Amino acid sequence: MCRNHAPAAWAETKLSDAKYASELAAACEAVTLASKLCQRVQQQLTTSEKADKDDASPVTVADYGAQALVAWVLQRADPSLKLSMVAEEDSADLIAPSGAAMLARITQLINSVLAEEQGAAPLSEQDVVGLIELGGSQGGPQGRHWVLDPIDGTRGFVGMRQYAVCLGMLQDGDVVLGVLGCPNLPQGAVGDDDGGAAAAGKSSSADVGCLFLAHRGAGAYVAPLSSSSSSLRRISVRDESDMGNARFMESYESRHSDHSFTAAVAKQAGVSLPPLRMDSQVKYGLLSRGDAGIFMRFPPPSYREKIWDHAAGCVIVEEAGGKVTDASGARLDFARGRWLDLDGGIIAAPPAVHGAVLAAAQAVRGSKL
Ligand SMILES: Nc1ncnc2c1ncn2[C@@H]1O[C@H](COP(=O)(O)O)[C@@H](O)[C@H]1OP(=O)(O)O
Ligand SMILES: [Mg+2]
Ligand SMILES: [Mg+2]
Ligand SMILES: [Mg+2]
Repeated sequence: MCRNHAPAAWAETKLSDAKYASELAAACEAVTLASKLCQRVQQQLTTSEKADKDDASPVTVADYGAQALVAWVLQRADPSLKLSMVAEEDSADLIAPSGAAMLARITQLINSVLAEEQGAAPLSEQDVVGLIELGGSQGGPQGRHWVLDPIDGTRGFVGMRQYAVCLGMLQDGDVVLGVLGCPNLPQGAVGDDDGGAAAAGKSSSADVGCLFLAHRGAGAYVAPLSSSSSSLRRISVRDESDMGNARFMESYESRHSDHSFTAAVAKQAGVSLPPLRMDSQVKYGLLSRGDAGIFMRFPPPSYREKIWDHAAGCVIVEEAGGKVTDASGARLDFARGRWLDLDGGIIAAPPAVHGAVLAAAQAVRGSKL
């Protein structure tokens, strides 16, 4: 990749000379473009679709469209390399005869975004299928693999709350880059616990929409999603060792993470403030920005985590000075393929707080065995 495309805002940071600067610039462009597609789809959701009944098609269009656009930008940034991408969506439903109308709809949407934002020539349906299929990599400990969740927090997307476009880069087993596009997240600190619905309702206003980015060894940053090339702020976790002032975050959906378990852990750790419940990896962004001090996730035992649900958020939190582990205290290992096999759940917090929360989680777990 050529190295002369660092955005102007990076000049004062370690990013412009960083090892993967051009890859990070491409990742930011990819996430920004995909976020624009998602915003367009979300703004067109009808009232019945927002009510999140049975029709999953609007969000499905956005999932596929975002995945294809990210692959398009990354492939174009370095056409000499065959892209290896571990991504959530696959083309099976689209290439089936029953997927023809959906594929046409997605291709039309992608082409309208490409024409408007990039002045690019239209893609064919076959091009779109090919781009989506680039996401079928198995990842692993060697070489470079991009890791993508085109929309994380689909329930939040449909419910007009929070969601994120999440892109990481795995180099020889380590996540070295992470970018989160959070179109509905206010640029100022978030403190309420309405799951982001109030913020999402203001999504057309200028102070909503954030891009979080991190480069291993060069820090974590946030920028307005709409002007990330001209504005950037370094961020760090809030090292709040007084548990009385600490706030923890968890899934909005109790099906995704056990709210009663986290309440017991919080109590055990001396955390008394109510939780901030939000969808998606937006929570990792909020932790990195210091809006809240602790993130806990305890899915049902049968649930198997995937690497795209945590890769980008994890490196952003670590570069902001935080610690991310499973419930046994082990660092998350993204090098084992598409799955993220871990023990029990995830705890992320500044180092001083992390130990106390981990000990509390282990105590609560022990008392329930
Ligand atoms: N049954 C489930 N249990 C736990 N997590 C789930 C479940 N179903 C989907 N998810 C995933 O949990 C993540 C959302 O976490 P949160 O609850 O913090 O918003 C998403 O990756 C979502 O997938 P998806 O990417 O398809 O939205
Ligand atoms: Mg996800
Ligand atoms: Mg997803
Ligand atoms: Mg999904």
